[in-house]
Amino acid sequence: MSEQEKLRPSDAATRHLIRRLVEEPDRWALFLDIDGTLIDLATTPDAIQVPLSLPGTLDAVSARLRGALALVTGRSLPYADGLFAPFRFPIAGLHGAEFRGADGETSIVTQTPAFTALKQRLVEQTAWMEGVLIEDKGAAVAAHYRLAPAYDTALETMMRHLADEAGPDWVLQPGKMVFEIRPARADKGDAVASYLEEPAFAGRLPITIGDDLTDESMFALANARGGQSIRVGSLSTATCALAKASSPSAIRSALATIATAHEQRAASAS
Ligand SMILES: O=P(O)(O)OC[C@H]1O[C@H](O[C@H]2O[C@H](CO)[C@@H](O)[C@H](O)[C@H]2O)[C@H](O)[C@@H](O)[C@@H]1O
Ligand SMILES: [Mg+2]
Repeated sequence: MSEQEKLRPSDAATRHLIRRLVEEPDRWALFLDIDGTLIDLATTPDAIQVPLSLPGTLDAVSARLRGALALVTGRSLPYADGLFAPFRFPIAGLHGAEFRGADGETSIVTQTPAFTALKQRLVEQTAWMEGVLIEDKGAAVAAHYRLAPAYDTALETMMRHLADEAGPDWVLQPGKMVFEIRPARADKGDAVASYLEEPAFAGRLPITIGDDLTDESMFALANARGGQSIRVGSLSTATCALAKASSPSAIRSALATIATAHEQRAASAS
């Protein structure tokens, strides 16, 4: 089945979004989460599959919005870049703590020796938890239990203690089958607010699309600025997002439609 066919009746908000973006490309700025929004979830962090056409589609949508598109992710910035090579989109990584603007200027968080030691302790303390996977992201660390759901509570307690120990510069970030310790200096809402001050994004209304707890801060920001927010996934999940979408494939389908509309308009104008 092609991506174009995957919009369901519950994707009415997404259809509406396509129309708005096609008809008013100078009015909106688009902020996209990666895992669970652009890309289907997988059993482990490195098992994700980026559909071949996705990087080019994002580039075409970005061109349509005159560069007002950014990726806002829990992944590290270099990892996220690798997923969409050869393109280099504006990206906020580590849930908003790392930031590369539209002009390419980048701010990265350096890990302290104490945080490096804490990550090593986490690896040691979880060694007995078969199936628990530790993802080292530099100035953040994720403990995944998708392959070991029985360790949910034990892992949360351990991560809570370690986050307290890390001090006020780090916070615990729960997510889908994961507990993370991330830099406290900015969340995804702060990252979207920073983008909206950049020339490529300024004066536009934000549309934020995500699938998880970490995305709630950017939904709230978009709502407060008169924009739009869409949470991908189950219709019953509590969220402050104004609308829901059924799946990452529905989002990819919407983006492909916007990209194609752009190409069709460009062809008919020439
Ligand atoms: O903000 P995002 O771009 O959605 O990133 C959030 C986290 O995504 C990744 O973990 C999640 O996806 C994995 C791959 O599908 C899945 O195995 C895991 O259970 C999910 O929690 C990533 O590994 C994290 O670093 C991101 O923070
Ligand atoms: Mg996500």
